[in-house]
Amino acid sequence: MRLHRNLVLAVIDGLFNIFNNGEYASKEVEKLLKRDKRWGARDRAFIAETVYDIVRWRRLYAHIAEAGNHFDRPNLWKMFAVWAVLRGYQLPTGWKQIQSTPERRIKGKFDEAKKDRRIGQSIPDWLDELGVSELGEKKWTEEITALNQQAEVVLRANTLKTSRALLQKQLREEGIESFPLKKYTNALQLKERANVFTTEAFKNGLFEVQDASSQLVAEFLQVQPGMRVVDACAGAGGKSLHLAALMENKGQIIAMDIYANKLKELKRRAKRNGAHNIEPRHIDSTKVIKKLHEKADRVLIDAPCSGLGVLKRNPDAKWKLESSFIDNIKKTQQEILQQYSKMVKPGGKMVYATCSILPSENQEQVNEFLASEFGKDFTFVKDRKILASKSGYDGFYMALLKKK
Ligand SMILES: C[S@@+](CC[C@H](N)C(=O)[O-])C[C@H]1O[C@@H](n2cnc3c(N)ncnc32)[C@H](O)[C@@H]1O
Repeated sequence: MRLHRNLVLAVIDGLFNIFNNGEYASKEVEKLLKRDKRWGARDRAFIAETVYDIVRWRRLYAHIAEAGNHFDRPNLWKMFAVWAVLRGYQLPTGWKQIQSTPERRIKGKFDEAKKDRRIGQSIPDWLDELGVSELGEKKWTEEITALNQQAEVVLRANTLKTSRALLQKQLREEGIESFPLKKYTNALQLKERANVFTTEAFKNGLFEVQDASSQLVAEFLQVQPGMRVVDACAGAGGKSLHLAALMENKGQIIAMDIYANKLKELKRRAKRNGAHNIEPRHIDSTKVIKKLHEKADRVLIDAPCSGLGVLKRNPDAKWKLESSFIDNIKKTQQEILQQYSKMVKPGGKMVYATCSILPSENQEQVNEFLASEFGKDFTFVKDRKILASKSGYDGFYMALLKKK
């Protein structure tokens, strides 16, 4: 395998911005891929996967490269060289930035580093302590190991326009092989990573990219066509679109968020999906919620969270998250539960969900809510704690509550 200099330069630039300028890996990769129109699919895949890999294993590679916590260009080149050696690439002899790479010592240092979970699994000390205190040593080790694997690409067939079997056939005609996931009604997993966004099937709204665990949330809410459903933290609408499909476009989905720009994106996606019953509503004051008190058959709270269940796809969160952010987001989660639950009609149902694996963001929030003044009107029906290590997909939590 040969390394191409201009691709590696792009990787180094991307890493520099992610580690030093607070850029998100996803945004940075998107930007890098626009740099040279002549790059083909393989070049693009190299850039995207290498950037994500080095972000994911930052602490481990920095340790082996003796780069400390300092991500200037010389150190990023050293970390890149570690990545390349561990991946079995032949290091080019003429590249001065990596000329002094101690190739033979890298493998030994790698084996040694694997013995310390914080370095071997590449996580900050505080996050490791948190994981152990919340899940226990064994579960946390299994979980962080799973969360450090690259995410599979999973699609949700949009049943407003197609079926899973038809979608699989159409994708095959476009050169993309996939297979259905048995335990997930509408999920197709790609056999090999591919850019599905350029397919006709995508442009025609036949599917959305959505992790398998995430596809369980809308189903958990037990919606029926004709209901009034509030998706209270709708963001760009991943779950709203699924709800629209489950409701066969009948009834009303009020999709809310405190960020108007996310709802704009939701509108665009709804159009592509042929979802006509979604009404975006910007939460710009508490009145928006008050107006809907006791008006909804179903309320979905897909709460803002630490995102620790989705590290597979957002590995940079390991370096951007702070424990104070997690403390604050937990307060927001409880406030949202307290306030937004008031929108549920007597006899109606509510789902509280997160893409976190921490009990303190999940079942403990639900228990606190149920014990509170507003929560005593609700009964606990069931919950699901999805671990990445058990499911093979994202870590998620969902609880179904019923209003008396
Ligand atoms: C986990 S994300 C939602 C993802 C989305 N439901 C989907 O399936 O694509 C949580 C969302 O909650 C929003 N949010 C944060 N604080 C909120 C609040 N107080 N009220 C409503 N939404 C809020 C965030 O902007 C974010 O879009």
